[in-house]
Amino acid sequence: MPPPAPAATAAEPEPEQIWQDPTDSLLARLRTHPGGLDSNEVQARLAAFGPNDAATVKRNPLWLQFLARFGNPLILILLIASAVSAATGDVASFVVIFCIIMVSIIFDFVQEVRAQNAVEALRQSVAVQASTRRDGQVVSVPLHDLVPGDIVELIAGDLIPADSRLLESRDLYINQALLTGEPYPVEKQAGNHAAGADNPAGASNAVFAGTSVISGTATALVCRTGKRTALGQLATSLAEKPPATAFTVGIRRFGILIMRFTVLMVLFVVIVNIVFHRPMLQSLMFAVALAVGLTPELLPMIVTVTLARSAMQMARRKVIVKRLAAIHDLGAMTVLCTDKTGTLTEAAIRLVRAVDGHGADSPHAFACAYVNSRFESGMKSPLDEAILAARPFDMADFRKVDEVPFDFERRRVSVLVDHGAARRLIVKGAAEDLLRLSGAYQDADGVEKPLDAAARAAFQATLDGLGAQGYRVLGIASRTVDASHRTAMIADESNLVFTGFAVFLDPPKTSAGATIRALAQAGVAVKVLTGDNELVSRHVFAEIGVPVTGVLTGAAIEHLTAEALLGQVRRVNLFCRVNPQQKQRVLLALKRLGEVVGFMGDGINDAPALHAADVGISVDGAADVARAAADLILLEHDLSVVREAVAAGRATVQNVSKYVLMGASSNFGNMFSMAGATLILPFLPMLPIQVLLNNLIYNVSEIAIPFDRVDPEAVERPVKWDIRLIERFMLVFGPVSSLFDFITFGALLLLFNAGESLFQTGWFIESITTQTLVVFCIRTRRLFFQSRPRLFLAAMNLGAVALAIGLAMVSIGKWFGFVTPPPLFFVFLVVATLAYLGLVEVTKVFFYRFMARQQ
Ligand SMILES: Nc1ncnc2c1ncn2[C@@H]1O[C@H](COP(=O)(O)OP(=O)(O)OP(=O)(O)O)[C@@H](O)[C@H]1O
Ligand SMILES: [Mg+2]
Repeated sequence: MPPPAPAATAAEPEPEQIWQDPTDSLLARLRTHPGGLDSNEVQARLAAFGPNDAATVKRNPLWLQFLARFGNPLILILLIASAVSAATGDVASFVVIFCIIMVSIIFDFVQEVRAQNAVEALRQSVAVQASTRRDGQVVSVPLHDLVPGDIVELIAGDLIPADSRLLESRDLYINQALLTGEPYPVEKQAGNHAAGADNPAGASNAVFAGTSVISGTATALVCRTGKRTALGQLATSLAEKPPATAFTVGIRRFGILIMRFTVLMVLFVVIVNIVFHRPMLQSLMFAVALAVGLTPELLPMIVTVTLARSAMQMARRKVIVKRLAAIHDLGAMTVLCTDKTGTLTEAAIRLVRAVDGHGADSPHAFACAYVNSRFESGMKSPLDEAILAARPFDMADFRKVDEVPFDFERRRVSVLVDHGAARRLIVKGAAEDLLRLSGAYQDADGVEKPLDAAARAAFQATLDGLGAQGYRVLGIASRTVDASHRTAMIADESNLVFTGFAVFLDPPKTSAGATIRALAQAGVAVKVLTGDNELVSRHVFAEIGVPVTGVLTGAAIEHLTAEALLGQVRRVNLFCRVNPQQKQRVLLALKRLGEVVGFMGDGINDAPALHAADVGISVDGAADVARAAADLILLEHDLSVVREAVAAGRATVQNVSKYVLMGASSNFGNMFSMAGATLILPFLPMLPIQVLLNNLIYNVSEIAIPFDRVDPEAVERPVKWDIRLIERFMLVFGPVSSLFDFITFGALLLLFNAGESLFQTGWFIESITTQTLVVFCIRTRRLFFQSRPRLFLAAMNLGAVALAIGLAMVSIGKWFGFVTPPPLFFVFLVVATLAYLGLVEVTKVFFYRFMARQQ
């Protein structure tokens, strides 16, 4: 069949063409028009260009992922070894080994793929969407489904989905901090002439992936998607992978630790066998089988499945996990930083009054506030919505000329309007700043007077009084400008005439106080980082019954050196009037102090902090930039949801560490004994095939661990991945397990006069029994009978023991070289196992009392 003709899809334009070519020729080159593409064409382009995703690597098709598992060096050695044994005529053993390999690979593969798919589905459910014109209609599609030639509509708060050329724009301001580091919004305008196109993000008629709309609206033509965007270039060159978290590093270190032992042990076995002139092939196979038995090859799968399962559970409790490893960070979190609105308050904001500087009701102040809110084209804040909802106001006489959009550095927004013959700039924003910028004031009747020291003091007192009563306040001011003045600028926001205050009420969330105390009890300190002022924030703290342990304002932070800030952040729990960069600074300082820091926020201003946090938490209704930066999305904006998620995160990590501790103790001990046994015995302590079978049964029994119950005290404090603890655990419990193995050896040889087959059978049974049953001790720090395991876990492990014994009793067992042991052996088995578990329990008590102290 000939390959499909590539002619159907267009070529992506070169970067410069995005801003230099006239729009018409760009549209023609991309074979599109302002009405958008049709769905067939979109499918074709998706196939040709790939998904619009700058960061993530394309996943291989399933069959390739499956085949890749055979590239695992251990599997390879094993396959070769079994092929060699087939070549020497031992076909039966070749077949059995091959089957075992297949079963474990398929099992591992299916589990992992299922987990990944489930998590992907969750992630999709909260994916950021873009408004796109397709088949002549505006539809919402996930960002990664956009293709070159798509037409997107942009509004304030949107993330720019791809490098695009503006077709239309109105008062469009873009935050390009991610590309240029510039925190202030940049104005962009549709047009054929690109100003400032000398740096990648400079072009004034193009917008770039990774930046976001601060205010205004636009229609844009998607030109370059995915890795070919300016951001994609950065992403591929700078950060191939997300930075490793403590958890992934810990898991990797554990793998390396085990690997070292494996190599040593395999070398040891091979050398011993060479020295004693044992059959080469069998010894080699045995060594390989040992290596397989020791390798925690299921670890990645167990980790993924445990985390995925936890993600599904959290989804039921209204928390969507976007980044799986964040679950661990959540469990380890020691400080949670959060914004105020919606977390400590109900976010049900109501305008209660509009007053002049002296606190008297002022219809004039309300009118100004209303006009400002109606005309500003940024993302309407809840404050704007409260003003517009307060009462109707006739805007017929007003016409908008221009605006200076809101940003979190200035904390104000200005609109330039014509009212009758007069042209005025109306400013609304942080009240104390507007007072500072004003030189005169209007009283309630609109009469202008100079703002002298006495008036200033009186106004400040009004403001403080309102704040102390818990009202949120915006200042309103204005000034007349000349009719020739056609664009508004930041510089115009001076010499203002102060008009009054808009007074809002946002009732505190009464439940927040209890949740914060509960979090503190659980080892998570809560700190509030807000753009609002100190008095209002203090009032909220008082209302919810949480003491303020220290306050820092944005202005104070500005004057602190990095070191001085480090000294303060632990004590302070209220940061007010902080801008987005300061939020981020506080977060980074906490991280430098070794805290695991979470950040919860929903605004454009929270995005930098969400990026910097170990766990970024946002809510479903948040600005796109915030949702895109977050690791977790709450479907319900409430701290108590976070508290539950923290507990779930801790339980998850505890379950992963159960698996690791199992591997580090009994599994390790068994393999260790096996190596030792080769020294004393004239034959192999277990046939290679039996070692593999042993490993398979053990691994299958382990899959119940992610589903296990966790003791309440194990999730009381933050749970950190502690590799030193694991190392110590291994050195203590490995030998305990080996001790019993050697007792078994002795019993088999001396008591039962075992020959080769009986010895191997007996030890196979003992090894499975001790290796699996010890999970009941290791899964808890309590005495084993004080903590009830999940039924599934008990069933899987008891089932494994039954299977091992059953195999030795039935005729199929002969395939694996088993013989039926004498009845007395089972008496010994019961006694030895009980003694072993008893010793583990005693050792456990001592271990956790004396050796597990965290430094
Ligand atoms: N729509 C608006 N118009 C004018 N000024 C505004 C507007 N929204 C916010 N501001 C000013 O900017 C300040 C910071 O904004 P905001 O309170 O939303 O910050 P924040 O850090 O998100 O606060 P929070 O912690 O309450 O979510 C406000 O206190 C106010 O002074
Ligand atoms: Mg906010």
